[in-house]
Amino acid sequence: MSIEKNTRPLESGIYTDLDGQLTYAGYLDLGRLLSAQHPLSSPPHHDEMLFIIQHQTSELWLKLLIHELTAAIEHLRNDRVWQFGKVVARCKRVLDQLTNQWSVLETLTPSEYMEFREILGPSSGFQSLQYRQVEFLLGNKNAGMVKVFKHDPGAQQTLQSALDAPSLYDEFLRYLARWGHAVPAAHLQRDWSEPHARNDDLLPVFERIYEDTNNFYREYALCEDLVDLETQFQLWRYRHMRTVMRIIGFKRGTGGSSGVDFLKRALDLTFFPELFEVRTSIGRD
Ligand code: HEM
Ligand SMILES: N[C@@H](CC(=O)c1ccccc1NC=O)C(=O)O
Repeated sequence: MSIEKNTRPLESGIYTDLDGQLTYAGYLDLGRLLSAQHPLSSPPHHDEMLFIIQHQTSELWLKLLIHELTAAIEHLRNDRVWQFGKVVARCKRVLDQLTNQWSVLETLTPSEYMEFREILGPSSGFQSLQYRQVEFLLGNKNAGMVKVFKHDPGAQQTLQSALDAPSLYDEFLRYLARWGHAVPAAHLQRDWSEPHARNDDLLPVFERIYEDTNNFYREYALCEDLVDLETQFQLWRYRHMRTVMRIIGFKRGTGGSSGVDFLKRALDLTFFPELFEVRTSIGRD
């Protein structure tokens, strides 16, 4: 019997004549996907493949994240709270993947990286269009980033549209206003290309929700979803900064920045400031 030979026989129903049919490789366009790794080091450096694939897989997850965050914003705009929760749950898991993936790149030592770093020229993750779109969707708007894409008008247009559109938090504040919460008018119609400006007047809105969670359970759950998203996103930033620190120390970045110091400063940014501040103020007399 095959079990004794430690093999699994094919079943007779399994398709083996796939000429002209939709196949795995065809559906997934694997011919293109798996021939898109082009190491530049010469002679080829063993670890450049890791470097390329780490970035390419990150870009694929970022693509899904943009897809899901865009849907999340659209659900919120249309008061589809349950659907919003489903999509955001997926975003959190995608961010988990992106964050945990740093452990693969952390196996690259400084000595190995230095052997091929020079081939990267001025290229840098700083120029990732999809990463910048995610930052803008979450609300970290920065008009200055658009000029980084001057060399690519299509990319520049995509980023400009993301800059000009309301972010997740903007749509959330509009949602709260529609459902009777006292969101100041300045947050309901404004120049969306600016980042959200922290506002004391929003604190009572969130205090009311967090102090009466039975009544406002929908709003409360949405708030906690946003807190999860920001926390998870910060973990990605932190792991990136620590990975960079262990691989290039305090060297300048290939993109022209100061390196680790520049990445550390991103950790002080916040998408949803009032959602963290409300935690300080609730429960006080
Ligand atoms: C050896 C590995 C890596 C090193 C040494 C490194 C280093 C750096 C440095 C120094 C910067 C600052 C900009 C600059 O001057 O270049 C940066 C930015 C960035 N990197 Fe990396 N990086 C690495 C891997 C990755 C990976 C795998 C990704 C995944 C896509 C990534 C995405 C980014 C992004 C999105 C930024 C912009 C961050 C921001 O604007 O706050 N990096 N990286
Ligand atoms: N900024 C990195 C280079 C780097 O990591 C990189 C280069 C090209 C494409 C993506 C990259 N990833 C993140 O910045 C460095 O300074 O070594």
